Amino acid sequence: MKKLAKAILGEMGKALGMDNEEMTELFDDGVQSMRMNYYPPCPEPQLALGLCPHSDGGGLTIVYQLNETEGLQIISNGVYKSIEHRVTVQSNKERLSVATFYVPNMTKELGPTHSLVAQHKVANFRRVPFVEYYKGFFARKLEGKSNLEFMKLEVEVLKEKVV
Ligand SMILES: O=C(O)CCC(=O)C(=O)O
Ligand SMILES: [Fe+2]
Repeated sequence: MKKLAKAILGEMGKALGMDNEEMTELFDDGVQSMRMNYYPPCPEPQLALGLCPHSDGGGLTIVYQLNETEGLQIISNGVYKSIEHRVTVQSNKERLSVATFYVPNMTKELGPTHSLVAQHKVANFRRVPFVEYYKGFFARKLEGKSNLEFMKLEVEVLKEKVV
């Protein structure tokens, strides 16, 4: 799985037009973690949620499908968008899922990559040590995209208001 994640991230970096090794360097000695989710059947599913709305904090999450994550939105200077998602429950069936998260090397910084800032002529997100970013991510629990909002710089906020 780790090999697959690195290959996918490498291709995403190429598609973004990032410099050759920028993406792979970030994820060398990165962190791989896993969450096993169990959602029991619920007699009144319309009143409950399996997992509240959130977007994942790392670089790439592989569940049964691929989704984009906050880390990658920042690294790509806003080109890739982090998907906010939630899980509902069903009245007659349980659900079990395994989410695997790929997170960059914790000794590095999180911010838009230099080659993309040069291309876009603007940095849309702050640059902070990964450790600080993760402290903020977990302190805010799963609250939509609140941590990403904190990372956004004024230009990106204005752009979203215009769209
Ligand atoms: O259970 C799922 O399908 C998704 C789980 C999820 O979003 C997560 O663990 O971050
Ligand atoms: Fe998630």
